[in-house]
Amino acid sequence: MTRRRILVTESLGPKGLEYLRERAEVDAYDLLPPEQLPELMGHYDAVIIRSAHRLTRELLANKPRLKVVARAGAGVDNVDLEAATEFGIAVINAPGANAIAAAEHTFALMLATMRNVPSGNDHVRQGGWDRAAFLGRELYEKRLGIIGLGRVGRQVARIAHGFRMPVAAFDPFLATEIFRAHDVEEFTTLDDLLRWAEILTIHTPKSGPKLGLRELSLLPVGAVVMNVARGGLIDEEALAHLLETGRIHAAGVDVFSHEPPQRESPLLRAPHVVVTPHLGGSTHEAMVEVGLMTARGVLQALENQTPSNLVNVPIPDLPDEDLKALDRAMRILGRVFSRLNPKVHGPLVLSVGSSLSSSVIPWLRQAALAAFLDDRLDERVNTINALLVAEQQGLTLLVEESPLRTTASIALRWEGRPESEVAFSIEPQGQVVLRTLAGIPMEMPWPEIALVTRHHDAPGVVGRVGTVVGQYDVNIGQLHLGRRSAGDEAVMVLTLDALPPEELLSALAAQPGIGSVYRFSDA
Ligand SMILES: NC(=O)c1ccc[n+]([C@@H]2O[C@H](COP(=O)([O-])OP(=O)(O)OC[C@H]3O[C@@H](n4cnc5c(N)ncnc54)[C@H](O)[C@@H]3O)[C@@H](O)[C@H]2O)c1
Ligand SMILES: O=C(O)[C@H](O)COP(=O)(O)O
Repeated sequence: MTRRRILVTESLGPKGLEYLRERAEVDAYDLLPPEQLPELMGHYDAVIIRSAHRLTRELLANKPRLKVVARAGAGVDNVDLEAATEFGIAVINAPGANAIAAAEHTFALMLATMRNVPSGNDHVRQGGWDRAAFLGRELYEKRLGIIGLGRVGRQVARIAHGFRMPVAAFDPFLATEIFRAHDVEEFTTLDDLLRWAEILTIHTPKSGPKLGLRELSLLPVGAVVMNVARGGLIDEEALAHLLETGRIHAAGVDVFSHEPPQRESPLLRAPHVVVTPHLGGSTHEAMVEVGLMTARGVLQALENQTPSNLVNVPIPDLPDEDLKALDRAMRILGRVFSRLNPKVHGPLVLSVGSSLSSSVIPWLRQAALAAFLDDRLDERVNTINALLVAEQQGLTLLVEESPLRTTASIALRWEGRPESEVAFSIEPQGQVVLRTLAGIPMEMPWPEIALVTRHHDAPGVVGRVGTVVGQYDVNIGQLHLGRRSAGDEAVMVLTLDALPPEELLSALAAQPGIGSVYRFSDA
């Protein structure tokens, strides 16, 4: 197998790079000039970026080799997620891995503005000693308003409690328990939070609320504003204007609507602003965490596993081992069902046993469609683009949560055609067990290599199958039989020790009584 090739366009933590290099061929740059990216993208299985590059639809299109793109960091706003999903490209990020770094940087900026650190520093270096000119303000007991109580927002709240700051937040997507758990007062409207906060800090994705002149004017006179989230969340002109008038006392800004900001950016001219060049996530510690989380996720995705940091697929909240077993079961189910049912008959029904939690269903739906469609289409179909491809193919999948199936079982059938059903169960040790084949009850652990026949239940068939397989020097490990009724349609599943060649399948299909022959392999 050709070794996987991974492109790293911007500096990645050394441990992450090492992890990648042990497992793949890696070309890593401290900063790849963005204009070189279009030419390189198509030659790699995975591309890892940070904030200096944008992965647009144009860059992602027509890249048959490219399976995974990763944002080594939190915000994926520089990746066209819709396009990646459409092209079946997995998108990975490193959620939370730099949250402590970003929260601490928020306080670095907060303290720097409140205590005039940068201007005091410049003053002394220029020979000054005017202590009165740099009278500061304390964080102690100042009301801190957080917009977005996610991974970074919660770390900010934790640190703020140490400064004895009353903390409140606005985050309409979170349950009240989360606010309580972090000892943060919940505000249900943004305007109320703005009226309350003496220090305001925003920690939402780029899609979060935009703070313009109206919103910023709601803050108490002399408020302080922080943006360590994303440029554009706070209107730079409006903030600069309110700083000029003294309505807002100071601001700490790490992110800009254009990075780097243009020299004439109003914020760079406004008073009492401390700026940094997008340093929120840039600590040695965060680089290690982000690098490793990204590297692991990329390799898992390249190995067709489902990493928990996959952005464009709903990830079931299951332990890794359970997810792995379920993933294998879904691949086998979709493929076996597709082979035994080449013709489409109306909607597909995915029947899910009651011991599988409902939260897994969105993923099961995508995984079932992906395995079924990938088996029959030339294009790349995976859990990422399965829903889109199914829609294009006019294929509908209904999900039925079956109380009759008490185990962790999954089954596919055409609606109204029980004789088409294929079902598997996943046992506690992760074993995938065949339960139904073509509507016929079975019970056998599904092997890595399987040969399946649909045949007529008649004397001699099993013997003939054994003889033919033996003639091709392929060893049979196990043999399981099932039938609708005596003398009726029957199925046979052989566990083989080697992949049977095409000629073996043709030789079997030519035997009297044998209808169809299929081979399956995990590889
Ligand atoms: N400056 C840096 O270097 C740096 C480092 C890390 C993260 N970030 C950025 O910080 C931000 C927060 O990161 P995170 O890891 O905490 O993300 P997160 O997804 O864990 O948290 C974001 C929170 O914002 C909330 N939210 C979304 N839309 C909202 C809205 N309209 N109003 C209020 N709340 C809303 C979500 O419910 C969520 O709780 C992101 O933009 C991320 O890209 C920047
Ligand atoms: O989203 C993030 O993680 C931060 O913005 C960090 O960006 P960076 O990787 O370019 O430092």
